Amino acid sequence: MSDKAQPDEAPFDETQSGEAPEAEAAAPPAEDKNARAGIAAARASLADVRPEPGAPKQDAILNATGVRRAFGGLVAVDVAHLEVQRGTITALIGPNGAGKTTFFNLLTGFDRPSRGEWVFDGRRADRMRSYQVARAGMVRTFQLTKALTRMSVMDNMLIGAADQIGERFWAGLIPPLWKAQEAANRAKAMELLERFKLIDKREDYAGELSGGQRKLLEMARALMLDPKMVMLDEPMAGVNPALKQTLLEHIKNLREEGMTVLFVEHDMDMVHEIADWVAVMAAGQLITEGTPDQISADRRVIDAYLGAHHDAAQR
Ligand SMILES: Nc1ncnc2c1ncn2[C@@H]1O[C@H](COP(=O)(O)OP(=O)(O)OP(=O)(O)O)[C@@H](O)[C@H]1O
Repeated sequence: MSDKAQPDEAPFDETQSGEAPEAEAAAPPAEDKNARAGIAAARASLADVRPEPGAPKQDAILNATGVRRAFGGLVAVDVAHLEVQRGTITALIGPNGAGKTTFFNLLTGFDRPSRGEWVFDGRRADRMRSYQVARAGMVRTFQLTKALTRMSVMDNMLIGAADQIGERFWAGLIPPLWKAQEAANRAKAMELLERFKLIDKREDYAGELSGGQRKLLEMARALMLDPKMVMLDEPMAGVNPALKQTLLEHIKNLREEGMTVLFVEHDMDMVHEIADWVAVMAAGQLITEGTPDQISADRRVIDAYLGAHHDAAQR
């Protein structure tokens, strides 16, 4: 996913970070019985869904209709309908410029649609601001900005909680409330840093982390908000192969804990490994949906990636 449609985020220059080795991030526990049950439940919930764009789901946590975003004459997003099944890992794929970033920004309140409406977990969300979306339970990861790399790992976690939710006015005025909240946030941050094997790095500058450790921190920050749905921004970009497996396990764990995951990714191996369902965008539209196997065999997807002109009327 590109940074261009994330107005608050400056792209981070990897060359100035002083990359740290990836070795310290140990893999989370191997897949256990619970994990297998989680996968089985997710796949079963999608078993009867037809592989076609806009296919209805039995329990959609996100239900979007007629979402359109034009920049001048360019229609970046024109998604007729999309439902995301609760408790699954869904990949959003498509060639460069397909509109994935823009669609993500719209859903999470970081951009405004030209038109369209969507319901998240039973609530209309298309008019919400980004912090309201986060408070409702849909939380996205962000690449660490330059400013964040100059803060400690712990401070990143603490402002991860404050940032997206928006500081509560009254809590700010009443010190005991604020202090209790801060203590709770700190305890939660410690727990998450432990889980993501970043606890020993908590006082280090985030800029000293390796590319993969930064991705772990981005995910840990998002979990500060106890999300129901996690939106991941190219979770594997810039991550070395040794840490990829660790990240994959962490993402699977989100599903085992009952969260829904929607992620944008170019790495098809990763999509095959963890996605229960795949939605494909091309030229702003949702051109198809299906299981990873169905998608890999779909001519429209192959054509879109090969750069063939996609004519929606031919579907
Ligand atoms: N703020 C903007 N102003 C003008 N055009 C934009 C803006 N943001 C995105 N676009 C255009 O909208 C289209 C969709 O871009 P978007 O970044 O959403 O695609 P993408 O699928 O995420 O691509 P990539 O995989 O390369 O990140 C592109 O043609 C892009 O140039």
